[in-house]
Amino acid sequence: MKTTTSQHLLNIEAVTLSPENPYTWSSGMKSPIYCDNRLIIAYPEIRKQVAGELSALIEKHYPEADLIAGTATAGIPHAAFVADQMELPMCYVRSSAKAHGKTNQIEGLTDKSKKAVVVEDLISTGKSSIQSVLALREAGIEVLGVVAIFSYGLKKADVALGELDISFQTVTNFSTLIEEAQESGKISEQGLSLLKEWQQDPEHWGAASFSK
Ligand SMILES: O=P(O)(O)OC[C@H]1O[C@H](OP(=O)(O)OP(=O)(O)O)[C@H](O)[C@@H]1O
Ligand SMILES: O=C(O)c1cc(=O)[nH]c(=O)[nH]1
Repeated sequence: MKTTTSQHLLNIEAVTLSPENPYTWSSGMKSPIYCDNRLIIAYPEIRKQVAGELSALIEKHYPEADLIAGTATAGIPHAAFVADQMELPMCYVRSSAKAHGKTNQIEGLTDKSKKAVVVEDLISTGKSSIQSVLALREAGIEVLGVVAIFSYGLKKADVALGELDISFQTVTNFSTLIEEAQESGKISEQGLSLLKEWQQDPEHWGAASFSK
């Protein structure tokens, strides 16, 4: 049976828990869990599988795509693997324009008539994906949607992306990860109950635990 992307993330310890010393996400949220998709690039077979799954999502949901746009920085290598597999042009989007050189925010863009799909490694609040989509739209590029390896399934992301009419698809997500962790025993019972508690109200989880 094929090892799923969530199983790979657990096996390579891309998913880690640190309830006592929570992670700070890029949004500033405090979280007991971190999913480090950057580790995938160290495993040629896994990165190929993940790129294949991202490519399949693009072919299924955004068949007209003719440009792959990676988000800086963690989305860039995965965008490159996808663009390579699909034999499509690629660009990448910085979180802000460069302060020197050509002062570009988007690198590698040669043709503004393209229809892009943004490749993101992970969606928490959706902020990074949104920034990339807006930068591309601002540059006159039509964006068909976003594909990401993993999403936490936070309501905040659904709302923020929905408000801007941004379609997105992910290879795997928090619920699948938890199911597979439960089956494989890769996360302890204690860890699983912590994550289920966290999932009830992720935005206030940190505040609640710090006020104890
Ligand atoms: O949905 P969001 O709330 O925006 O969070 C997800 C983003 O956060 C991480 O990037 P990070 O800012 O850590 O930078 P990096 O990609 O340069 O590692 C991750 O790679 C996503 O891009
Ligand atoms: O929101 C983030 O910054 C974030 C969360 C996570 O689990 N992994 C990651 O790379 N970034």
